[in-house]
Amino acid sequence: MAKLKFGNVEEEVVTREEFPLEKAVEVLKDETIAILGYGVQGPGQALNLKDNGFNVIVGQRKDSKTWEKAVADGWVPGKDLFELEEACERGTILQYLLSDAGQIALWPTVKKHLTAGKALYFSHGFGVTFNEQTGIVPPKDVDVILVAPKGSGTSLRRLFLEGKGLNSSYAIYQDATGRAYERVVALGIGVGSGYLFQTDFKKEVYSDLTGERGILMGALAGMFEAQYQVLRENGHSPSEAFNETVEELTQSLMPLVAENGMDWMYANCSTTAQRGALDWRHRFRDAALPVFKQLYESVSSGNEARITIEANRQSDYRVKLEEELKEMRESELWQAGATVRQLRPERQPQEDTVN
Ligand SMILES: NC(=O)C1=CN([C@@H]2O[C@H](COP(=O)(O)OP(=O)(O)OC[C@H]3O[C@@H](n4cnc5c(N)ncnc54)[C@H](O)[C@@H]3O)[C@@H](O)[C@H]2O)C=CC1
Ligand SMILES: CC(=O)[C@](C)(O)C(=O)O
Ligand SMILES: [Mg+2]
Ligand SMILES: [Mg+2]
Repeated sequence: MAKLKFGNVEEEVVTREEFPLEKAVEVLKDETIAILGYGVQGPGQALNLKDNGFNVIVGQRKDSKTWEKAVADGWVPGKDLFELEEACERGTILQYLLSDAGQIALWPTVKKHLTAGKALYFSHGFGVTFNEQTGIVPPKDVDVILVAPKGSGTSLRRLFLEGKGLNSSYAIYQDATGRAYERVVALGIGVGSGYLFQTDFKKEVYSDLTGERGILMGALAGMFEAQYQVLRENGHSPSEAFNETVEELTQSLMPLVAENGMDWMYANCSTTAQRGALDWRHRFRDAALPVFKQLYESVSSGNEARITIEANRQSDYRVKLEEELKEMRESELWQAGATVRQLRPERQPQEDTVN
């Protein structure tokens, strides 16, 4: 494993250089990898593994939209696409990629087919960490491993097709065969990770739930709404308020942060912006800190897991979700966004060229 410095802290990471794809294929050549669930992570991981030369089958409920999606993606019923239970039976590595709540419902079936020496793979530490609530307690004679891509399954596939990769964390919860390490790393490389950093199931789920409720999704949406509201209350037009809140961030400034870090983005802005942002940064951090502390507490106490499981259990979960997303979509902020996006030069209809 390569030792790399992250600030002053040294961590061990697995890179593709030391664990190339050929080695990964060799390690798993006698395995059948069963991807259970074909939602968001399922397709990304299954297609990347297949294109990378692994033996992959997909398990999905028949007569569902995602079964049809799997067929449309080239999986063939009876050949490499099966009902969930049949895939559990055929697979030697079961990649449990149902929604975290769906995993609770299917657990008795999966458990039945976890015979000695198989591996149970997760992309989230949720089911195992919160097992008092989920009931997911794997048998002792199977490997229990995790590869969690740090991004959407959609990005995992897109980046793979562009010849790039997403970073993933990996963890071993149980090593029954002595092969858990080589299995998990081979799978991590196989699903298209750039590099793999080590964690454990609990740390993975605590950090992931904090991140998505925090800056990645929850805090991001909340901060957008707050700034947009203040600009609007002070008489700024929707397009001005949207441009100064979202469009400039996603189109101009975040790509600079992604490329070379925050200081580099700052260095490429005006001296006026630099002075103000360097001052206000402290106030925003101080205002947000107590909320982030509450959030972490709500995650680590199991409260967030409870809320999630309870919400997902409702039969009208999808209907209610769609209502909430519709409300967001139809808010003035995001309606303004729809118009602003249409006006991006690359989305404008091409003018007819005159000879
Ligand atoms: N969405 C993402 O990009 C990411 C997801 N993850 C993790 O990956 C795992 C899979 O997540 P997603 O792909 O988002 O899942 P999802 O919500 O898209 O659902 C996946 C599949 O579960 C099936 N399903 C749901 N309930 C079921 C039930 N009761 N019985 C049978 N099938 C059922 C659905 O038909 C669907 O095919 C989760 O552990 C999640 O936390 C990790 C990183 C990112
Ligand atoms: C995409 C991802 O990694 C998230 C936000 O944590 C998730 O979808 O659960
Ligand atoms: Mg998550
Ligand atoms: Mg995540």
